[in-house]
Amino acid sequence: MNGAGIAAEIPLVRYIAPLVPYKTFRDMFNTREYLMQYSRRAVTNSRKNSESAHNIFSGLVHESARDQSLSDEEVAIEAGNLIMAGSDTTAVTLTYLIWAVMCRPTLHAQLENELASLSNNYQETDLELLPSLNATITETLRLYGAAPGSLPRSVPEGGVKLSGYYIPAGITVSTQSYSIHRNETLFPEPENFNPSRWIPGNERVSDEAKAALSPFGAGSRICLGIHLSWMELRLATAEFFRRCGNVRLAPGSTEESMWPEHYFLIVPSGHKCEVVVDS
Ligand code: HEM
Repeated sequence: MNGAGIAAEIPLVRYIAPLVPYKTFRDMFNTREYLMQYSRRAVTNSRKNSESAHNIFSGLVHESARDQSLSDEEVAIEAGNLIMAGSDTTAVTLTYLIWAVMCRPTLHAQLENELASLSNNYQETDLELLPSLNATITETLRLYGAAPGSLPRSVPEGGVKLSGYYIPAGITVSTQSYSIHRNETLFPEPENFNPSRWIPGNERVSDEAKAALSPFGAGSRICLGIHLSWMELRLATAEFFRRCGNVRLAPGSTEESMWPEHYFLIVPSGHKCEVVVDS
């Protein structure tokens, strides 16, 4: 686990780290500042290219310059949120999906066959109807959702009773999908990547398990990008397996290289999933 991963699980560390007289240790817990440097650069670049780029971010930069509603630092913070929340999350999930499918030839063939049945001008609504595609994405989100760590919440005024325990107002409570998604009462053989458990009509996933599945968090602060992200995951998966029939996993892409490291977002320990294109 990297510093950001530890600090996400034990927030107190963030306050203690700056007091420790070792630079390497302090740097480990200073990832926010590192991201902010990157974000400030993104804001500067976006200002330079404001005429040519049309995306959410350039819109934000443009609007904030027009009505001065956000300071430069606030725009940079929003940029950091979008860089991390909006791109790395989907990229990591897709990386794991490709790996998980490609090391399972039967599933790989099943998915390719299903996707080959689409017409060339298919729409998002066609993808929503494909059982294997949607089941494979759901199973990837269960085991390799990009943000499986702690998601803290503050107990509101008046406190709350949870599972018979009273928790006073102001206390931070937290849960995380990593362990919920591996609860074997909810998901039999939890470590087994098995998309068929999500195929409609399959009795192996109870309503309770469906409700517990929370790769995008839950409640009022649930991921804002959930629908966009599902569209991206469907489209990218469909295009990859429709176009790349001649691709196989490189020998270096193994269980070990894909082992998730936790930096609040997860990342394969080898930092990539390598594939080879057969000519
Ligand atoms: C597979 C892709 C993604 C995963 C697994 C994911 C996961 C999450 C999780 C776990 C949270 C915390 C929710 C909570 O505290 O209950 C979150 C929040 C958020 N996500 Fe995503 N996300 C993904 C894609 C995206 C995309 C594509 C965008 C935007 C373009 C996005 C924007 C956000 C934002 C803005 C928040 C903060 C919401 C708030 O605090 O009110 N996410 N996401």
